[in-house]
Amino acid sequence: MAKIEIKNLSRTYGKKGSKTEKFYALRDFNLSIDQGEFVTIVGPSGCGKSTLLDLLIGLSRPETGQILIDDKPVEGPALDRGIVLQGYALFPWRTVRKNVELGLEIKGVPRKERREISDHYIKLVDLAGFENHYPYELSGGMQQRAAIARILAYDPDVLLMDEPFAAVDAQTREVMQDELLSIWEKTGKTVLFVTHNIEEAVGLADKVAVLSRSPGAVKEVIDIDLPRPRRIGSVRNTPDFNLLYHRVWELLQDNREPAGAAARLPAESVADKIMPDAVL
Ligand SMILES: Nc1ncnc2c1ncn2[C@@H]1O[C@H](COP(=O)(O)OP(=O)(O)OP(=O)(O)O)[C@@H](O)[C@H]1O
Repeated sequence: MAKIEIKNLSRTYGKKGSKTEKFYALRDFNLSIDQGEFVTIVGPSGCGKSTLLDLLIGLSRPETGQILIDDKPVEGPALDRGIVLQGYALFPWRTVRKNVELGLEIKGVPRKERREISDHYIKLVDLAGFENHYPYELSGGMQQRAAIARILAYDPDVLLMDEPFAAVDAQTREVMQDELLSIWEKTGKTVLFVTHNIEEAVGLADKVAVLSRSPGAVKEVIDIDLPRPRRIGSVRNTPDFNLLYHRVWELLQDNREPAGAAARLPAESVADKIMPDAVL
């Protein structure tokens, strides 16, 4: 049984300037993710990645189709899913420790236990010694690590990540990617990670789902059989990595109609298209 099963998912929005017309942001979207799998999603701008995450969190409902987690339909937000966004989303008036303990406070976990859990995750993301610092006292990378510790502390089964490292510089980004891989190896969470960066998508994942241009659907799922445990720096520039990178790049470049489209037209229209002025 898959951990996350996304089946024939479609989501529409009202068309700009029209009260009645709708357009599909996602259409017939299918994806299956196993327990403990790390899946990255790449796709052109506007292809529906944020719409998909909204549906996965349970903030909106699909037009058709469904999302199953552990075989149960997603019907709203729940603590089995944690989301890490690009902007860190830390509360500025709370220290690192108080930020990390937030979900535990909401859950009603007693103070002593909260302290033990926050200590564990603060150490895991390498922020020991910064427990009493406020977010403004930390670098962008450190804030993002605190945000990851906060999500891990309330122990969701599934981590949803929306371009979490897009706002940090290239060097910090690589450190964060490796730290995320190391945390994932230790915790065995199921991860769905959205990115615009092909290197990141290939370097982190077990599978890359490449989406088509709007309306978003899965164009191809590419298995990433690079060795584990993995660090981005040690796989980047290997021939296998380059092949996979190129495959994803090619799929993203290919924004034309799929090759089969002409074949689905009736025979006479194909002839019209190929030889509109031909005298037979
Ligand atoms: N609330 C909304 N109302 C109307 N249209 C919307 C709404 N949210 C998103 N859209 C449209 O749906 C499509 C998909 O948007 P979405 O933000 O999910 O794409 P995305 O892949 O996350 O984009 P990007 O890569 O630029 O972040 C876009 O055409 C967008 O303009």
